[in-house]
Amino acid sequence: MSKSVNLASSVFRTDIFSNKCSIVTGGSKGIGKAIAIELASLGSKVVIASRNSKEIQESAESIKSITGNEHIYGIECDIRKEESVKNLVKSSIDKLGGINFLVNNAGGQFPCPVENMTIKGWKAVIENNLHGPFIMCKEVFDSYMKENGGSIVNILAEFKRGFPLMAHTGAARSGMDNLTKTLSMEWASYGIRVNAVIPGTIVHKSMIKHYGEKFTSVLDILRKKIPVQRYGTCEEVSGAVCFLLSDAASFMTGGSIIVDGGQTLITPTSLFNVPEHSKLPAFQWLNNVKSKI
Ligand SMILES: CCCCCCC/C=C/C(=O)SCCNC(=O)CCNC(=O)[C@H](O)C(C)(C)COP(=O)(O)OP(=O)(O)OC[C@H]1O[C@@H](n2cnc3c(N)ncnc32)[C@H](O)[C@@H]1OP(=O)(O)O
Ligand SMILES: NC(=O)C1=CN([C@@H]2O[C@H](COP(=O)(O)OP(=O)(O)OC[C@H]3O[C@@H](n4cnc5c(N)ncnc54)[C@H](OP(=O)(O)O)[C@@H]3O)[C@@H](O)[C@H]2O)C=CC1
Repeated sequence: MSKSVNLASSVFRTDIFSNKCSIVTGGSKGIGKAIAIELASLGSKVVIASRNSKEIQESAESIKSITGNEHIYGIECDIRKEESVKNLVKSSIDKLGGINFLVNNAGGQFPCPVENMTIKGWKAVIENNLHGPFIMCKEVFDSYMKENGGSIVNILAEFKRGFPLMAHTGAARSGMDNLTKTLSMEWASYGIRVNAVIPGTIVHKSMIKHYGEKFTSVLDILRKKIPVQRYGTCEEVSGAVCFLLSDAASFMTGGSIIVDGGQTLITPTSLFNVPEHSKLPAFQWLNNVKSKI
C-alpha cells in the first residue's frame, strides 16, 4: 500500500490492520463506507457488500483511490437472502484469503406507526436488521472464524426505551443486542470477540435522501438538546468500530459502545438544558477528500 496517497487520516497507526481481511456489509455509502475507508487506510484488505451492484463497484474504486489500498472489492449481496450471503462469504475468502473482521453494518428501516405497518413491511425490516446479520455471523463462523478466530462488530441503533414509529427496527436491534451477547459467550472459545456499536443520529448524504428534507428540519429541534449540540459523523462511528476490532479491545466482548454525543441521556423529565455551545466539534479525517461518503 502506498502511504503517500492515503488521504484518510485516522488516529490509529497506519499498519495496525496490515495482515487483516475484512467484510463490511452496506459499505457502499454512509457509515459503512467510512468504516471501509478507515479499515483500508489502516492496511486491511476489504470486501464491501450491498444490493446495488453499480454503486458497490463505484464505492470500491473510490475507497481504493482515497486510501491507496488496492485490495478493495465490491460484491453484490442482499443480506436478507441466504444464498446471496453464502456467495458473499465464499467470494470474500477467495479474494482476500480469509475473514478476520466482520462488520454487520447494512440495515435500515422506514418510519411508520404500528397501526399502519404491514406484515410485509415488518418482515422486511426484521430480515434486514436481525435475520440478515445473523446469517452473516453464521456463515462467516462456519466458513472461516470457527477455525481461525476473528472479531465481529454489529452496528445497532438505540433501542432500550422502545422505538415509537420504528417498532420493527427497535425489536430487531434489541434482538441483535441479545445475539451479540450470546455469541460472545458461545464463540469465545473459538477466539472470536463479538461487540456492538450503537450510533446516535448520524446525518449524512444518503441518510438525508432516505428520510427527506422535511425530516431533517425536525431533527434540528432535537439537536439543541444533545449535550454535544450536533449530530455525529460517519467517521466518528468508524473510530469506535476500528477500536473494537483492534487488539486495543482484546478484553472486550459482548459489549457495546454508544456513539451519540450524549443523546440517549436526554429524558423528557430533565429540567436541565445544555447551554448553547460549539466546544465539541466533529472529528473528521476525510477533510481533504472531495466526494467522500
Ligand atoms: C423518524 C426518526 C428517525 C431517526 C433515525 C434514527 C435511527 C436510525 C437511522 C438510520 O438507520 S439511517 C439509515 C437509513 N437507511 C436505510 O434505512 C436504508 C435501508 N432501508 C431500506 O432499504 C428499507 O427501508 C427497507 C424496507 C428496510 C428495505 O426496503 P426494500 O425496498 O428492499 O423493501 P421491500 O422488500 O421492497 O419492501 C417491503 C415492504 O416494506 C414496506 N415498506 C418499505 N418501505 C416503506 C416505506 N417507506 N413506508 C412504508 N412502508 C414501507 C412495504 O410494505 C413494502 O412492501 P410493498 O408495499 O412495497 O409491497
Ligand atoms: N445514520 C444514522 O443516524 C444511524 C444509522 N444506524 C444504522 O447504521 C447502519 C448504517 O447506516 P447508514 O450508513 O446511515 O445507512 P445508509 O442508508 O446510508 O446505508 C445503508 C447501507 O446498507 C446497504 N443495505 C441496506 N439493506 C441491505 C441489504 N438487505 N443487503 C445488503 N446491503 C444492504 C445499503 O446499500 P443498498 O441499499 O444498495 O443495498 C447501504 O450500503 C444501518 O444499519 C443503520 O440503520 C443506526 C443508528 C443511526
